[in-house]
Amino acid sequence: MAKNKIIPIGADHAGYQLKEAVIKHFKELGYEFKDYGTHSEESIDYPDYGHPVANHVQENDGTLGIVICGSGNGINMTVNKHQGIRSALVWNEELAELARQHNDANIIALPARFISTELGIKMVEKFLTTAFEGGRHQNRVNKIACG
Ligand SMILES: O=C(CO)[C@H](O)[C@H](O)[C@H](O)COP(=O)(O)O
Repeated sequence: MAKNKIIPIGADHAGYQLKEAVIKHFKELGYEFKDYGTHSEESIDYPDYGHPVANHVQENDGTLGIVICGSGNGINMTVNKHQGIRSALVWNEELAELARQHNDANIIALPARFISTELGIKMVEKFLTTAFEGGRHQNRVNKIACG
C-alpha cells in the first residue's frame, strides 16, 4: 500500500501495547496512521474500537487497516460484520502474505496475547507490502460477498 494512504488502526486494552509499537515502528518508515484507540490498558470493549476501523476502510477505497485484541478473534469478528471488509486473523508472516495475495484482505487482525511485538511488526510489514494476485483468486473473492 502506498505510504501516503492513512492506515486506520484500533485495539482493545489487550492490544494497546502492540498497537503503540506498530504505530511507532511504521511511522519511522514514513507511514501515516489514524489511531482509533484505545489509548490505555484500562479494560474496554473491543467492538467499540473495531467498528471505526472497518468504517474507515469501507469509506476509503484501497485502504488497509489493522485491528488488535488479545486473541484477535473478537475484533476480527467485529470488523468482518461490515460489508466489503475481508479481515484476516494471522499468526505468522506467510499467513499475512497469503491474506493479501489470495484473499485481498483489507484488514489484518493480530492476537496480541499470543505473539511477540517483533512478529506482530513483521506480519504487518508483509500485509502492507504484498499485493493481491488477482487471477483465479478474484473470482473467489467476488463470491465471498453475500446479501
Ligand atoms: O476478543 C477477545 C477474545 O476473543 C480478546 O482476546 C479480548 O482482548 C479479551 O477477551 C479481553 O479479555 P479481558 O479478560 O477482558 O482482558
